[in-house]
Amino acid sequence: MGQTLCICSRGSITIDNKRYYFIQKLDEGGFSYVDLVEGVQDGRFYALKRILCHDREGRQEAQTEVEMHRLFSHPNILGLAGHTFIERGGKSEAWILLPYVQKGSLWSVLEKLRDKGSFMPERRILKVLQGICSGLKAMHDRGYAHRDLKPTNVLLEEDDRPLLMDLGSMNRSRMEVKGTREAMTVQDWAAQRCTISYRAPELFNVESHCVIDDRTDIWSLGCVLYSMMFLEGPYDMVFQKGDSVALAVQNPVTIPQPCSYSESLQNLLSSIMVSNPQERPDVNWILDQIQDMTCSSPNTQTNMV
Ligand SMILES: Nc1ncnc2c1ncn2[C@@H]1O[C@H](COP(=O)(O)OP(=O)(O)OP(=O)(O)O)[C@@H](O)[C@H]1O
Repeated sequence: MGQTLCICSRGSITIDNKRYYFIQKLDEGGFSYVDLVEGVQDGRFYALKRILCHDREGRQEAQTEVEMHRLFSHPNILGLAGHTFIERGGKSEAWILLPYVQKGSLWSVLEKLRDKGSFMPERRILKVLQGICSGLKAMHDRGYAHRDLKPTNVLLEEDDRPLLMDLGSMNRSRMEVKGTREAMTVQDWAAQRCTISYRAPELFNVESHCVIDDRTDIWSLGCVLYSMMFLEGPYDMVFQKGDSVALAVQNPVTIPQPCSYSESLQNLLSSIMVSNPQERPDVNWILDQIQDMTCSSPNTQTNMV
């Protein structure tokens, strides 16, 4: 993969000897530009993510993102279709070719619901949550954490199957911090790579002797669940008003009332969004809860929004 690339005058590119036509711009992330391209041979659509690497470290990070995609072959983790690095004027660009998911991100689905004055039914929330947890479980079981889980980093297939994407912040889940300097390094890294309003409390003020693990993803998962229930992230307003998210995450999450979702879903949210990572559940426990809520309780079925 990633051996050849040329940019031809008619708006086509070649990656791994396969040609793709540029169709249109799709989106812009914090670190990248994403374009829609079409495979000339297979007629399929792909999202081409272009990351400008400012230095050797940036190139290494993009390489890690590629490797993370390759590491997993899972129905809830976005696969990789190809990649290459191009060098231009002394700078390097990583081009990551991904299968295109037309429905877009979970966030765009939530925005549409909000614009229509609608909501996400509980059954649908549980289905999407279950898929997200399955993807996370695959990562956590192999000793990795996503570190930047949020509704814009979850794509939804037509049948609502979620796909975890943007694996650029992923790293080994267990980070042992020994001393103030290491704590500052982790904290600075988190400030750059983990979106503030979905960032786990322990990453705001990293203690000088501690272990950071995959429970940072569980916190973000709670924020994603909250977003599906209330169509905005729990700390979006705090951030927008310029208040301190670092302070806000120290308090128990407030569930807006009246709330039309079941007690069990509200309880699940409260048990996930626990400030102390030692008291936060792991992904297996959450999967069990979802399983119980979807299958075993006929009441939950009938009372569901
Ligand atoms: N495969 C895809 N199919 C459809 N849309 C996509 C795809 N990949 C990316 N996008 C769109 O592009 C946006 C940005 O992608 P991505 O999150 O990977 O970039 P990023 O620079 O890492 O962003 P950020 O750091 O801000 O989260 C996504 O939120 C999504 O809307």
